[in-house]
Amino acid sequence: MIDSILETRGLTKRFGGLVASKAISLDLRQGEIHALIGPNGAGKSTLIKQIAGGLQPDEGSVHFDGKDVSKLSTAARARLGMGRTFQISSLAMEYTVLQNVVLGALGHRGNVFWFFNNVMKDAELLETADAALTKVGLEDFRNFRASDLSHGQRRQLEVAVALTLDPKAFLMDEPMAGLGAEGSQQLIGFLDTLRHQAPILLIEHDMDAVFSLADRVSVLVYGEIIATGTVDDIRTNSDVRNAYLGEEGAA
Ligand SMILES: Nc1ncnc2c1ncn2[C@@H]1O[C@H](COP(=O)(O)OP(=O)(O)OP(=O)(O)O)[C@@H](O)[C@H]1O
Repeated sequence: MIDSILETRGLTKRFGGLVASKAISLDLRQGEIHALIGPNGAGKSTLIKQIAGGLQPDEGSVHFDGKDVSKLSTAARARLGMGRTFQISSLAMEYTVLQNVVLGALGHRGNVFWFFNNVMKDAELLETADAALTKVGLEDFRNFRASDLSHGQRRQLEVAVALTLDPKAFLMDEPMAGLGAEGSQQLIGFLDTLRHQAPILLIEHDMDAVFSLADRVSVLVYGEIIATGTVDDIRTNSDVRNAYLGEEGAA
């Protein structure tokens, strides 16, 4: 039996007459990066919102770690281990790297009535935060302000914040966006190792990143998955090339 941490079954979402998700069934398996690609407006964000809990499907269900989570809130899904990253605005830019992670860990405890100064003396919280920073390779930057980090390092910091929730899987929405060539290469290397900590469902337009990272790729076109397979399967699939990749994927 295939060991899937996340599974969608027949997810369908309509906006008036537009069917943004058409009976989408996909899964995320332990240890893998499963990339979701498709042209603008194909329905990638709509799908990830339904998985994360921000949008209710009209039909279908979402299963996570063996449970039907379809009716749970975003916060409840996060507590079960669904780690969503790269909402960059969630970082407090004027705070240090360490403070950002402590705030994330505090959210995990569900206690929002702490005074910040006290929090920064809490040994258990600091230990959790330091462990997360070490895992993402930012331990030497703990006293830097978030605003002083490069774009790529901010993404690593987002992952560190997510790690304080002990995620069993990551949902990532365009992590490469806005990174230069060097930043992209660094983040590719980072995600490559992160998959062993928790598998990643990756929405990404950067085909170099997708083709170098993904164990499997699903292609979404007009709300429908037209193919799922390995990078080689997808590159050579004539339907995919006609609908999306064109000559770009043939390189
Ligand atoms: N709240 C909404 N109300 C009405 N239509 C919507 C809503 N959200 C998305 N859509 C429509 O659903 C379709 C899918 O949009 P979605 O943002 O999921 O695509 P996407 O693949 O993420 O696109 P992009 O790559 O540009 O981010 C689009 O036609 C979009 O206009």
